[in-house]
Amino acid sequence: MTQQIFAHFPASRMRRLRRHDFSRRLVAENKLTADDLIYPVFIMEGENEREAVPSMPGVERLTLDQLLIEAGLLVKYGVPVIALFPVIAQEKKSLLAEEAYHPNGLVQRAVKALKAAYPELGVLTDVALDPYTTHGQDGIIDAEGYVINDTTTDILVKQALSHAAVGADIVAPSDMMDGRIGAIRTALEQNGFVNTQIMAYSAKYASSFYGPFRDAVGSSNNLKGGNKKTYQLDPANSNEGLQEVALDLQEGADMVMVKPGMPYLDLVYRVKQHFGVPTFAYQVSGEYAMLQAAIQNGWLAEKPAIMEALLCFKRAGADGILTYYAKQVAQWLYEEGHKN
Ligand SMILES: NCC(=O)CCC(=O)O
Ligand SMILES: [Mg+2]
Repeated sequence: MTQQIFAHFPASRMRRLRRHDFSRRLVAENKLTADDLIYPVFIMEGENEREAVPSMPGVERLTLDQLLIEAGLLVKYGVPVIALFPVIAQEKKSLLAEEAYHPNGLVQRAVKALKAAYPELGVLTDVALDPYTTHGQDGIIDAEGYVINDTTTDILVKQALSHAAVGADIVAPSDMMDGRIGAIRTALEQNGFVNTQIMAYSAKYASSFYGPFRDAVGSSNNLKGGNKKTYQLDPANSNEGLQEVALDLQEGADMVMVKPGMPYLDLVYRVKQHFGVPTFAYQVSGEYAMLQAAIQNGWLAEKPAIMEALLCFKRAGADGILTYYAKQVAQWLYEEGHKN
């Protein structure tokens, strides 16, 4: 369609390529696909049960039989990786977190069951002690409650080995102890797990956006209002995040992560620009809760808001996103792909 001709016209009409769907698609710089997604799942003991997590509407804790049903859907929709987060019974928690490396613990059994049923689905395990300690901190504490770095690392090594032994594809240390990536990598190599991948929670911030996650795994009561500021990063800092990434890469991480996600996209961008390595971001429970609250109130449109939030991680430089929306988004993409 022609329009009226004016004497003055812009030298560049940026809107020209936005005019049609075909050209918008043609020039799109980033695209979100199921391949970009990692699905975090909360697992618990029991049989044939699902428990809603009130502060994360739409998220449930699953017994292992239900976990396998979810895993089947992830495979169908093309999600490459599932991440496991256990709910540990109070009586199994301890000061030394021994349950973390029980060869037949909840996580270890879940990994075995998943790898037996769906060998093609990547399984990521969280390496940290917070589900296993009576105080909800990620490590072993001294009399003052300070998390002791090297003592904690020794236990993290045992935990990571116990995950590798049952077939975990990716171990993901989320504890923020110094030197733990090197210690875990050395132990994996020395025990023959040369191809176990490490995704390091490298720039993990002491964030208030983890609240709903702590409700989900039941560690918030244990934590009793405590915080993790002596080991997780200060939200004020960005260069320090780069230094953490540099160390984890030197120590043997294959992939690095920034966490939380949306308020920290500057870090995602800087990490990707600076190191050019596989870079991930975690859209954490508080981000999920915010979006869900607005969606449930009718204040945000569900699908467009979720898709945009996740696409923007890609624009910032993330190769992939850990998100509680992974299954839903992959299902939407799958259905779009099968429409015609
Ligand atoms: N280590 C895993 C987490 O702490 C997840 C946090 C969240 O989703 O809030
Ligand atoms: Mg570090």
